[in-house]
Amino acid sequence: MSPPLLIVENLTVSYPSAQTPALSDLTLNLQRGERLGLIGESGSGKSTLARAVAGLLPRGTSVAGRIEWPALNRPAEPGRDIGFVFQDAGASLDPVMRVGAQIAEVVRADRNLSWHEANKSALDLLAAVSLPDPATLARSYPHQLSGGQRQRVAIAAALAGEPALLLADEATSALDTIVQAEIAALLDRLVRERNMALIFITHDIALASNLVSRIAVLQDGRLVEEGVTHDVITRPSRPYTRELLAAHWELPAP
Ligand SMILES: Nc1ncnc2c1ncn2[C@@H]1O[C@H](COP(=O)(O)OP(=O)(O)OP(=O)(O)O)[C@@H](O)[C@H]1O
Repeated sequence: MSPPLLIVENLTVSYPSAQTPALSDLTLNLQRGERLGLIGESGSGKSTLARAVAGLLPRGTSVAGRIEWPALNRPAEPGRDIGFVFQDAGASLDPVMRVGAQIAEVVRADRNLSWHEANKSALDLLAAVSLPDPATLARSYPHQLSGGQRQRVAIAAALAGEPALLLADEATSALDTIVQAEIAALLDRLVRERNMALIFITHDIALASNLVSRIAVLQDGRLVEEGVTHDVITRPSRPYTRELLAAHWELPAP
């Protein structure tokens, strides 16, 4: 069996001046191409885990434990090995730069290409995220796009470095239900086509259940349950998971 993409072992993270750790003794691994959902109530440590994996914890945060990338044989480079998509795509785009140029700039930085090649790659990426007429869209500014279109642009930028892992932190939460489903379907297609691993952080268990093969449940910074999506959803072993599921009455049968 090939080595895991990511190993997180006994990870404990404490923010400066916080009374209790945001993550405690958390162990988890991820295979290449695997899709993992991270669920848990607000403040349970989901984003902290994503930030720790991406090396984006604020200065002064104390970190104990191991984060390793056996399949890469070296530490992961954020941006290149890990792509990020956050809730507020608008905030991650430069308002005064045309979207094509923004993506081309990320491509150039991550893949060391000429401007000509990077511009061509940017158009390919805009097409890959199913944006119609990429050439026209590339000349638009972020404010000229809808929220769903901006999120597609953010996903295109996240793909620019051809990452092995896509980290989506509440990537669909700010969108209306139909657009959420479209973006989830897009992520599903992209991770399969590009054999990327996915960590999908969400409050929407129903949405996650259609997208991920494994679910990890966080409570107060601890991993309290982990398993195959179908098993966690149909036979949760912990009362906390049952409560989370019960709160999602609209959950379709997986
Ligand atoms: N920069 C920070 N400094 C101090 N404490 C923080 C910081 N960021 C998060 N925390 C605290 O760490 C804990 C975990 O927060 P985190 O954002 O990881 O949870 P979450 O599950 O992602 O929550 P949400 O679903 O609301 O985004 C919370 O108690 C939070 O208040």
